[in-house]
Amino acid sequence: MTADRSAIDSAFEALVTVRRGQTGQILDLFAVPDRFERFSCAYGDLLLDFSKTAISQEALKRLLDLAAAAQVETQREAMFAGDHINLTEDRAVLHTALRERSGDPLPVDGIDVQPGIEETLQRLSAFASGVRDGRIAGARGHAFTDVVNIGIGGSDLGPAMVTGALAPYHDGPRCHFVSNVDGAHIADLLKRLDPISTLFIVASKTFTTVETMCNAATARAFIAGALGEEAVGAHFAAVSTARDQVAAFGIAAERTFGFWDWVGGRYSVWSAVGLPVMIAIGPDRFGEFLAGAAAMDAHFRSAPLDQNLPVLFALVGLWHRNVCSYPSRAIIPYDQRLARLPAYLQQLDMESNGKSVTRDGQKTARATGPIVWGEPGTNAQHAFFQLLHQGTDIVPVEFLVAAEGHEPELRNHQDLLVANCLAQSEALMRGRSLEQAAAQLAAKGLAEEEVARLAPHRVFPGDRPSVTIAYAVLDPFTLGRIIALYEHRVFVEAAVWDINAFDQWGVELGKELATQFLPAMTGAPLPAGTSPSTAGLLAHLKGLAQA
Ligand SMILES: O=P(O)(O)OC[C@H]1O[C@H](O)[C@H](O)[C@@H](O)[C@@H]1O
Repeated sequence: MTADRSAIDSAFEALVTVRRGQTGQILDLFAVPDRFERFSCAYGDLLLDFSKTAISQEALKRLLDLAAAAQVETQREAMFAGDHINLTEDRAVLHTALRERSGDPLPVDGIDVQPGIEETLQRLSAFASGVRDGRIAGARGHAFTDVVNIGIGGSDLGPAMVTGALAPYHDGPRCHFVSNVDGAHIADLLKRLDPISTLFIVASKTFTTVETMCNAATARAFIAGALGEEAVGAHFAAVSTARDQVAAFGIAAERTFGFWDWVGGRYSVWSAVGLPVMIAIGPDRFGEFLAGAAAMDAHFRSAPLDQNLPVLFALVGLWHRNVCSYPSRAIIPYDQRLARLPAYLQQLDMESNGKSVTRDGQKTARATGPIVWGEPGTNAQHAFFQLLHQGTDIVPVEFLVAAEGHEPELRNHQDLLVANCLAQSEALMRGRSLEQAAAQLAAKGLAEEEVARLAPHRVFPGDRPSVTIAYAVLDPFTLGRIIALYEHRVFVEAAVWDINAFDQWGVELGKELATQFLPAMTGAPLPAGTSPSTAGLLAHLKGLAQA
């Protein structure tokens, strides 16, 4: 696929012209009485409100022209059809197939992938059910009370985030996640676990990732040391595309759950990588999670661009990144159980779209993926919202909020949560002028000079954009829809930027150097050409370690 660069450039130029011509503030755009209705889009109960941005009617029209110029629909169909759109790895990109349960054949390179997906799902369901009801037990016959997922990146963040998000649906064993190669991570967990009733799932697409292999070896020693070498098989399962490597580690084929090279790590929670989620909430609920994503896929594929949630969400992102030149976006879920969503989206978004060359290897014409960061509200309000409201950089915020919590007896908490979420987007947009600040202080009876001294500190510039994603309740179906919404948003942005969202060469150099540096930890010289800074740091650390 070759994008029509000049059409894209013209569409961006038109957008920049619109932006330059804007004189008023976001608030002024609400002079159009039905702005909220026109600048929000619903899919069932899931609403995307982008009316609190500076996108005017004219800007929206130009943004939709941009999507057309980038041939987003053609690119979208190429993905769903199984074309090798991951050009640098020569792979199809078909995580959507994992949640497509119609049973229709889906050929990839001439082979229907649906039977394999179905078979794996059946095996996963049988295994998860067996672990949940105790039919699959430890070497000494004890049911598993604790499941530890050992993985990193896409083999950790998806299941960890989803398991946390769906805590109200947990009726299986406790699930834990170990990712960091820092021994503190696994050590702190193992202290709390009884090997006799602990199952480890080693999740690694490649089964070569150093962190995961190191943690898996430590876990293996934990089981073998406590229960004997012969117990290891009963306490381990694996999720990987590399069956040979799994076998070499000593995990039996019937405990190994595969997936395919057309599932990227950060898009893999729908595959066998979701096994801990399935063990926690059960196969039926996991099916609802897949169904939610499938529903968003169907919407993305069929809705016209101007009523298409992922497309509109992406266009808002492009407006902020390329037209307004904002360097980052903050994800603020007013939903404590989505505490790991910002970290999950950091990988999804930044590993996908943190690129500087186009698909044909040319330098990109404009800025690509922004920095993604965030924390749950209301905690974030008491930490960094100061900068969001009064700092010198503008950060578009993405609020997520549910109408209902899972604790009806704590309705007062939910009311406070929702009121705070709405208040923050309103305050960011509305701001407070010097006159308003002064009037407020004067009303408190402060002397004139005190008012003049303090008022500038209480000014909020306002006119700061945000979008809000609102939904009924964070259930498995809705979580599936939300993640798929973000996945397709990343896809559309990449389509416009003409970059490959599905490779991640940027993680390689650091890994290579770590491999080269490792021998120096035990006395070998550092490789020639290592900088004096790194050599000095190593000498300092080794000096301290010996002290
Ligand atoms: O699943 P694995 O093969 O162990 O990979 C784990 C992670 O590490 C890599 O470095 C990539 O950056 C990630 O995209 C991947 O999810």
